[in-house]
Amino acid sequence: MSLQITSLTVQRQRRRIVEDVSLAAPLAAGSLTALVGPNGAGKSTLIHALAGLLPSGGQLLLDGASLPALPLRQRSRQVALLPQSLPQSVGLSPYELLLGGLLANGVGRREAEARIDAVLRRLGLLDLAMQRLDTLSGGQRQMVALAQVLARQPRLLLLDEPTSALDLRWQLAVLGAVGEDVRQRGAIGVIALHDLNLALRACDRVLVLAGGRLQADGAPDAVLDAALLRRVYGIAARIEPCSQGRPQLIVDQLLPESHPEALPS
Ligand SMILES: Nc1ncnc2c1ncn2[C@@H]1O[C@H](COP(=O)(O)OP(=O)(O)OP(=O)(O)O)[C@@H](O)[C@H]1O
Repeated sequence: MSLQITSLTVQRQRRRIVEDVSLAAPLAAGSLTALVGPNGAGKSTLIHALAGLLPSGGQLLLDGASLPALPLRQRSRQVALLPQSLPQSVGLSPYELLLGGLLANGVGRREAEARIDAVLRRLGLLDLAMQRLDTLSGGQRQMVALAQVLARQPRLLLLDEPTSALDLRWQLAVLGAVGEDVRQRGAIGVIALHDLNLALRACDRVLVLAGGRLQADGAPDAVLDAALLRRVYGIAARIEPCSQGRPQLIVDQLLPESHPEALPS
């Protein structure tokens, strides 16, 4: 399975937000790709276009078939998006929410129950399964939303800043669980992230977006070098191995004179 992106352009209110994004190599089955870049770079817009929620120009091929041309029902079976917004705080339990979603998508009850048990276990959410959503914290609701998306077992998993409400432990747990999920199922994961250390630690590939354009693409520890961090984020920073040998981003200072390429307009 693969996702090829060629000359992708996305407009919003007649403004080009994503410009001519092409990948030299398709996103591969069983891989997790981080989409990083400054605020306003176009990450959410790109992710929504991949999900088919925004019209786009260019070509998006999932296993050689045009993704936007897939009938809605087929696309919603294959592609799942976790948006930035937290799920509504309703009077259902996570278990009921997940079960209702899977049954509505045509998954049989036994299969649905098995998937829910597996995903709640994988995310460490079994203790919360029967609590009402409107009694959960923001971070706990974000985890439930992720569980809902994972339980659908999509071939293309799109996550827009899924760790924004999570503490350090859960950020690591979520990235670990998502990586394990896509690798085991041979799915493709794309995850918009601000934390470059999470990208370094948990992702196979990183796409750097700034000003709506692709600035770099490759292995995280190769791509995120001092020159790119200076140019794209306007910071003096470097990647160095930590005492355990893992690459780690160290920020030395903000560079007042230079300005990152993309700012929210
Ligand atoms: N609904 C919208 N209508 C018009 N323009 C929009 C809309 N949503 C976002 N934009 C514009 O598109 C640009 C990119 O926004 P987008 O949310 O894709 O960036 P991002 O990289 O995800 O940013 P952040 O890291 O801040 O979430 C911004 O200039 C923003 O103002």
